[in-house]
Amino acid sequence: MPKVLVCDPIDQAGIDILSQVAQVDVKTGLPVEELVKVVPEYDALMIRSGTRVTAEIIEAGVQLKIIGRAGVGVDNVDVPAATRKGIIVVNSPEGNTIAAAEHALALMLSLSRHIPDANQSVKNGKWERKKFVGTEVYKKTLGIVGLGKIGSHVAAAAKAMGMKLIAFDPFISAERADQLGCRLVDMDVLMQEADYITLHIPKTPETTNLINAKSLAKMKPTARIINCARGGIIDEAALAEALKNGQIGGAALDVYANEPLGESPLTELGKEAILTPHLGASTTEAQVNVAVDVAEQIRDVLLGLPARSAVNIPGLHPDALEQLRPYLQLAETLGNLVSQLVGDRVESLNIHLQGELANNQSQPIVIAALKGLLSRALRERVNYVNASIEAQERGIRVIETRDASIRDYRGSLLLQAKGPSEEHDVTGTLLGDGEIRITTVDGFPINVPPNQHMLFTRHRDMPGIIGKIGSLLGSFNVNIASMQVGRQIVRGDAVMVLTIDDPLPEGILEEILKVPGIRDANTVML
Ligand SMILES: NC(=O)C1=CN([C@@H]2O[C@H](COP(=O)(O)OP(=O)(O)OC[C@H]3O[C@@H](n4cnc5c(N)ncnc54)[C@H](O)[C@@H]3O)[C@@H](O)[C@H]2O)C=CC1
Ligand SMILES: O=C(O)CCC(=O)C(=O)O
Repeated sequence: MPKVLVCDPIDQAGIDILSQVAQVDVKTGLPVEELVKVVPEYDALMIRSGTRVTAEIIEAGVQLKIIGRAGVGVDNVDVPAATRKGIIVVNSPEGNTIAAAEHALALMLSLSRHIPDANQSVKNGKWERKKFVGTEVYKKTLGIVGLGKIGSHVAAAAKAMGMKLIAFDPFISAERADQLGCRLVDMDVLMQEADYITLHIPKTPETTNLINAKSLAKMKPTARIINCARGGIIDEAALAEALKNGQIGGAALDVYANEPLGESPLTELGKEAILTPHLGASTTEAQVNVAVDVAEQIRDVLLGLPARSAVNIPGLHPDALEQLRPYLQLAETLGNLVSQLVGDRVESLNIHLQGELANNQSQPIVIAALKGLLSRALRERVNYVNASIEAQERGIRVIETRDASIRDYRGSLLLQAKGPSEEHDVTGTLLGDGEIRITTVDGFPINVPPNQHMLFTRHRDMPGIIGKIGSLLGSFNVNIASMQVGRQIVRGDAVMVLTIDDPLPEGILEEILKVPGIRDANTVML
């Protein structure tokens, strides 16, 4: 039974799902050195933001197949290290959207009405109504940085509260912003015009310290900033300074460059700063959502099924994936087949998507073909996560073309592989019931289902040759399941494809090559 290690507190609903297929150990708060020690025995890790999955942990995870992040941000996982090792990283892109958006709104209103300090004051026995006079958000300008899932929800709610909306997001169209009632502006304008600024962007090299002393200086002295996205997007020292000097009106933070926050100039500030301990996703609903979402994906991957929200393999809508899955199997089979025909190292692979397949997203098909191509060399080490990197590192040139006008079949895939001394091509398609058919080999038409053991020959089309091969196989006690010849002209060049019940015994290939008229022979195992 596979083993899953849950490293952070996860809702029981997730653990129940994992327990259907795996032994689940919950060990929260393990230091890195402990994790490195225990990780070798686990097939999957499930984490929240509390655990940092470093390259060292990934290297030690010799059995790891999947790392599940019960949340959105995967910045606490060394994704490139996982990708390199073929480990799938999944997250829950939407499970906590509402929770994070509502927390940002709660922080905005708390800042406006000094709720945390007013609450503390009453609990201290005071009645300080004058001290806590607030401001309204109605008709104020909210500047949203990042109009993705959370930013959009914040926009809708803020609009309902009568706020004017401006946004900075270079990857969002003006039409989308318009739909949300937002005016797209550049970052400088947003910093200058907004009364409230809320951040909803990922932490990337580009967004690290996006809000710094220089940009804070552009804000109105009354303006307030909220960060419910990621620590490190705001330069905390510069922010503390701006708040201390009254250069800006206030700040509310849920996330920090280092978590837990510990000693920081931010903790010394008064009511102008509100700090929460990374609570954006901490609602009962969101915790069930993310735990179920990620646990289901871990369960599926452990059962050999694809994950719907893998961050390091091409993202496909589950419906699209369902539709494409038989073609992925086709691509993988053809990749494996053509690499065995080339025999040697493959230097280049041309992938032609034909017919209706040409209208599909090609990236998963290309990856599946590469996975098949490399499986001869890398066996189970190659998967959908690392196939592209492995191909790149081996210097395989990948060319992708598409032609929707080829209508021999509804959709077909042609792979042409070139090695230092040989080049071969194969075409395949799917029948109505989803069964794979190999329809050409080296340009010769055939119609053969792939089989575990196959023999391919190139020969001169002449009387007696098929009989000779049949007898030869019989003399080696090899049972032929099917035999087909593909030719373009009578008595010209031809291919023969045999499916056989057992692997070919040693020495038989040499005998086949001695048969007059046989030019080449390859065994293939699929
Ligand atoms: N505090 C918490 O507990 C939580 C925090 N988060 C964080 O919130 C952030 C946003 O999450 P989602 O809205 O789900 O992500 P999303 O991917 O739906 O949206 C992010 C948006 O940021 C934009 N963006 C990327 N780079 C940008 C840049 N340099 N400048 C401006 N815009 C840029 C993208 O175009 C996208 O529209 C993430 O960092 C996530 O980790 C998410 C959930 C809970
Ligand atoms: O796991 C958590 O509570 C944090 C959630 C979060 O930051 C995220 O989903 O990106």
